[in-house]
Order: sequence, then structure tokens, then C-alpha cells
Amino acid sequence: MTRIGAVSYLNTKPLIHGLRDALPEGDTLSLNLPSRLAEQLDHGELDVALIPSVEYFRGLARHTTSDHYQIISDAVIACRGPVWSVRLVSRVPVSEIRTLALDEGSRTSAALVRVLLWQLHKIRPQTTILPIEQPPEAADADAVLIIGDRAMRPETGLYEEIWDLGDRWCRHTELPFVFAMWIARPGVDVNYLVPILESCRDRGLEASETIARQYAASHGLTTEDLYRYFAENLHFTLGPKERAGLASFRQGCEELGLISDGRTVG
Ligand SMILES: C=C(O[C@@H]1C=C(C(=O)O)C=C[C@H]1O)C(=O)O
Repeated sequence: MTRIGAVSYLNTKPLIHGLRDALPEGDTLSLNLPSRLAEQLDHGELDVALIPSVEYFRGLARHTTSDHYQIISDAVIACRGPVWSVRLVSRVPVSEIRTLALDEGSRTSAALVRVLLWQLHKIRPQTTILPIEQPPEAADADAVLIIGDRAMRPETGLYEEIWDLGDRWCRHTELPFVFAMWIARPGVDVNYLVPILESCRDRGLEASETIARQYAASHGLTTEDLYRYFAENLHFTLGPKERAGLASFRQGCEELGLISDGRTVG
């Protein structure tokens, strides 16, 4: 029996298309915020989860065994340009941000925004958490990082600058960005799961139009826009360029001390 956790946002629908039905009896699939999935995996409440990539680095840094946290699939949430659903919204010019509220659901983008603000503007704002139930407009900070469904339709007219973090990263590094990956805890038998996760991703991508039609209206989006999000903004395969992007992100995080000390992993 394997306890599997996946992200509850729209971005994950193509990855988990048909997954519940494809799992053997006894396996469970639960959906949650990315930050909570990372905690559940760390606490042993899940065996396999789609966790923020920075939490994979942190998991490796926390443990000395080489089999701690395995990437078990090339099915990932990544982008090769604008991602649409990860944004920095700022009431002041970005170079003047002093306080930054970070979406409670995020771990990777919360690190990514700090890496980009440092690498592009040499600033390190004071950070606070934006609780999931609090709307970004209510945050008492110069700027707010928002991710997932609620970042897809930000309030307009309130902000001096809005960054799409996928776009900023890809232009800055000329590399893709990987937000989340399927990770297993050590000792979990995942051999049977590997082909299931990959075929769900493949079939989910083939069905992206149907999935877009299913979820668009309830999220205030058009089917066309949601289809474009799946087909053009997001990228669902971990290839050599994505791995290079991960390595560069990891280095940026390490330079800022965002991954606590541990052994170095390639
Ligand atoms: C593209 C996205 O990727 C995600 C961002 C994550 C993060 O910032 O920790 C984790 C998982 C993904 O949901 C998004 O949420 O919009």
C-alpha cells in the first residue's frame, strides 16, 4: 500500500489524469498544497509525493544516506518560458522591494523569487508568509509572491510591476525551470509506480483539451486559455536541460543559504 500525494492546483491535472483508477487497490492519492506535501513526505505521512524541487534539495541535505529521496519519474512540473501561475506582484519598483510576502503554498517559488531578486537586483527583502486564506491584495508588504490557481488572475491596477517568474528565470539563465518532481521516501517499492506515473502524464497531455474543458469555467478561465497553459506554459518532462536548470537553481539557493548545510549532491 503506497500513500501518494499530488499538488491540488490546475497545473497537476495532466499529471494525475486517470491516476486513481490506475493504482492498485490499497494505494491512496491525496491532493494538497505543495508546501504541505513536502511536510507530509518528510514526516512519513506520505510515501511518494509531487514535492517542490527545493524540498528535494533540502531533504538530501538533511540526511546522509544516499538513498534518501529519489526522483522516481521524468514526469515533472516545469516551464521553458512564461509559466503564468507563478508571479511576483509589487506595489513598488522591484529594485525597491524591502518587504516580501511569500505564498504559504509555495516552497520552490519562494526560493526562486529570492534567488532572482538577488541575482538581478542584489536585494534581499525581509520575508513574511502570506497565509493561504489571505488575498494577496491584503498583504502588508511591498510585494507578494503568489502561485497556483490564484496567481492566474491577479488583480490589475494595484501593482507597479508584475513578474512572471518562469519568464524571468528562463531569460536570465537560458535554462528551463523545474518547480516540482515525484519523490519517494527511502525503502518504498516504487517499481510498479514508475510506468503508471509516466503513462498518466502522457495520457493526460493527450487529453489536455478535455481536461481544460472540465476545469476552466469553475476557475474563471476560458477553455482555450487553460489549454494553452497546459500545452505552452507548462512543460511536464525532466530532460537534460531541465536538469541543468535544477543544478543552476540549486547553486543559487545555496549561495543565499536557502538549503541548510548537508552533503553536496550532483
Ligand atoms: C507552476 C507552479 O508550480 C508549482 C510551484 C511550487 C512551489 O512554488 O513550491 C510547487 C509545485 C507547483 O505547484 C504553480 O504552482 O503555479
